[in-house]
Amino acid sequence: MTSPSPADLAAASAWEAPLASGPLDASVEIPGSKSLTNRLLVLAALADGPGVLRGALRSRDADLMIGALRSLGVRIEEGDAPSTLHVTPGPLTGDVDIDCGLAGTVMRFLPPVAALAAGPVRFDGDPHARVRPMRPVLAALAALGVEITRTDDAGPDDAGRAGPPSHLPFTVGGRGGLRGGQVDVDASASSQFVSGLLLAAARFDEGLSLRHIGTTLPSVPHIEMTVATLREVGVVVDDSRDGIWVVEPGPIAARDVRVEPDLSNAAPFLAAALVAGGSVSVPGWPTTTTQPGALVPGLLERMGGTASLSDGVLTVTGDGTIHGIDVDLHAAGELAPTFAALAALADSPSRLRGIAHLRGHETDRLAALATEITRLGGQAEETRDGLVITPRPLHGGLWHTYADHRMATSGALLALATPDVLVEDVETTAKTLPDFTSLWQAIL
Ligand SMILES: O=C(O)C1=C[C@@H](OP(=O)(O)O)[C@@H](O)[C@H](O)C1
Ligand SMILES: C=C(OP(=O)(O)O)C(=O)O
Repeated sequence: MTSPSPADLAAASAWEAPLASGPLDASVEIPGSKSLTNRLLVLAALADGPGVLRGALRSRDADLMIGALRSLGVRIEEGDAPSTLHVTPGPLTGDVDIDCGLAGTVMRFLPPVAALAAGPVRFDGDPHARVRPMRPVLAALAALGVEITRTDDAGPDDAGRAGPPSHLPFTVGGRGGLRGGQVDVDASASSQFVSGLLLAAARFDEGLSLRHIGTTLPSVPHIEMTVATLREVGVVVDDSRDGIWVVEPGPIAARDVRVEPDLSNAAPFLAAALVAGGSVSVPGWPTTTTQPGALVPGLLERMGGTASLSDGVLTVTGDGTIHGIDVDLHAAGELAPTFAALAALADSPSRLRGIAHLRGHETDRLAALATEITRLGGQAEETRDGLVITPRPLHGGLWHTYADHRMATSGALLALATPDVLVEDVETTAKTLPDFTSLWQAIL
């Protein structure tokens, strides 16, 4: 008997993604925003007293943040529900290990916090995390006087190069405080380099004046989210000059806050209304938000759906037609996998632009989307900064996910209109949405 090949094994354990049997009429409650939960956890951990998060996300990324902050000496306890978190700050302890998993928010937001800890803080993560860009935030900390050391041999990007490492793993030499001051950061590969430094900056003796020196800046709404959450806890931030943020030193106020639903996680559910026809509603949709997912209703309308917001419920309706789109997603790159899947099912070609930085996300998302759409019979080509997708009839097959939660949800979206699609490692959705498959099944 021959033993099964790795491909056979992957297919055998893959999820048989459901085909839509007719128009939808569904409402889905989306758990808390990953980006807000992890920012609010960091700010609560650095605050001047105990605080509470309500409606917080509980997923792998959020739990990695909780675990990391606990190991740094912060008390975090569940209240009446797992999504209610009581956070009691304490002196930040050193000589600890932090597992970042594959969470960009953990690996980029916590090194500046670690600089405030009383001793070394060792960072590592998943194999896929070890190729995600880190150097700009570490170089900024080094320029501010923090000792950053590599904890393994130099990777290919660092061979023969002086200075801080480009990737995990590394150690931040916490000294119990940081003077702060002025620093230049090239954030063209990720807005999280800016957000991470700003989140801890009020706790630096002199605050921080941060200047972005790259040619492009992705995910600006996420930086605006950082500035907004800082202001909500009483931190003074001047963002009046393009590409420059000045954070005054001062206390971070403890708060009792409610976290908005994750609008980027809502995207594939709302998009399902265009694929299957019918309506999908998401309650708790904020009237104003800094989440880039706020763009989802307008983009779905451009592709042929209708969207309405009434009493905090966002409803998207489709009739099964999907038009191609030419869109710059520089500000909202995390939406690209959902829109790439929709584009593969559209009635005309699409172009997704401004998303070169997706090559440094959970996986190289441009390569992954082009490869997997092509594998199912579609046509998708990488450009310098995005994808060109030309719809073709799709067929079933194994959709690979590359440890990327949004690849998994995009596979599910394509499968609604394509029989026999198997999504490999659908459990990877636990990064931000552990109940994905049951929530998905429930809208059908
Ligand atoms: O700050 C944040 O919470 C995020 C910023 C963005 O990162 P990039 O700027 O690296 O795209 C986004 O894609 C990510 O999902 C979450
Ligand atoms: C890019 C993403 O995640 P991360 O926070 O790990 O960067 C994402 O969720 O699409």
